[in-house]
Amino acid sequence: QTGSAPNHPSDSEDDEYITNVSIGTPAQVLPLDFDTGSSDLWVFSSETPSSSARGHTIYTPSKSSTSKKVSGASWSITYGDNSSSSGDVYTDTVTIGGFSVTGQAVESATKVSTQFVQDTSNSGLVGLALDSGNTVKPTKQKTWFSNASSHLAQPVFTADLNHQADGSYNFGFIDTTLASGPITYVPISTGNGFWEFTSASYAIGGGSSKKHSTDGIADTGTTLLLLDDTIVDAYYNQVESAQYDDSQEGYTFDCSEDLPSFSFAVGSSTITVPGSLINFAPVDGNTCFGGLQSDDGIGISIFGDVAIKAALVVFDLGNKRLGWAQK
Ligand SMILES: CC(C)C[C@H](NC(=O)C[C@H](O)[C@H](CC1CCCCC1)NC(=O)CC[C@H](O)[C@H](Cc1ccccc1)NC(=O)OC(C)(C)C)C(=O)O
Repeated sequence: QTGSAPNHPSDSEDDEYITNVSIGTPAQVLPLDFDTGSSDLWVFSSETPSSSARGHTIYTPSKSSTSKKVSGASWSITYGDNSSSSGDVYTDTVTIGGFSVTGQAVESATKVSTQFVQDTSNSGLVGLALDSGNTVKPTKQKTWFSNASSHLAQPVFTADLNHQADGSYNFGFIDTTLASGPITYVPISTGNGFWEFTSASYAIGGGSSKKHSTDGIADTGTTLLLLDDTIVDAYYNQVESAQYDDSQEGYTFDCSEDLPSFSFAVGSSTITVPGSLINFAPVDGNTCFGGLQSDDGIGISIFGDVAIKAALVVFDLGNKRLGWAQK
């Protein structure tokens, strides 16, 4: 069995990628942000204060004949950008791309932070990181993919994200026609609960490859490519008008610049992010914000959407490995 669901950018900047998900019986369809950087499936619901839920599609468990409350269960999550949400837990049937999981933990938000209230492009998240990151207490819940994997043709899913265009999340199969190059696999380390791997080198534009070990995660829920300062500084040294803009908290440059590409090693191959994807978005007038920024020394780097857009990424739970293929 397999599943295939389209995704689309949430806005003109590709800030997030949204996929419609069916929850309950009869189906309640919510636009959700698939996040390989966290492990909770949570939604705006009939339990979210109506002032906070305005503009969002909500899940109403009482209208679903297959919903069940998980008594005594609660959840609370804070993300890297300091947004947060919390609430209680139901189980219900959750269908993604035609594949249904029964008894999926659906975390209902009784509180959401301002950022979620204002971001009406999504009505919640589908966490697709490893089960260990789930925040439900007293009993951790499994992700949708974890529950699905034993019934899928293969215990894998792929992310195909595109700049200002539709893409797909495929479950149980790998559509290699989505890629232009071969898939190179690297092992993941599972200790932190992420799809975490090591990249041994990088190159800027047509430059020589520089040895630099990057410990990073493949994260569809992070917009940008966030790497060590040494790499980021070296990149923007090649961009004539680039400067670090304190107010924007990142490197900006003249929008008309022809940015160099950025390549990172995946095993013995490399993935090249075209300069056009690093010219991320205008901030004002003729100044643009970079899609490659610092990981702020948080101890881990993040291969977010700017990197994933350049590739077909295979999340292979069965073999505990990550596959990258140039697109
Ligand atoms: C709780 C843990 C188990 C897991 C947890 N994981 C993460 O924080 C990473 C995870 O991928 C989270 C998931 C995101 C949380 C906020 C909503 C959207 C999803 N990523 C994050 O926390 C990283 C935040 C994103 O990068 C934001 C997303 C965004 C975009 C537009 C508007 C609002 C928010 N982009 C964003 O800020 O883009 C700019 C810089 C261009 C404005 C952690 O590491 O703490």
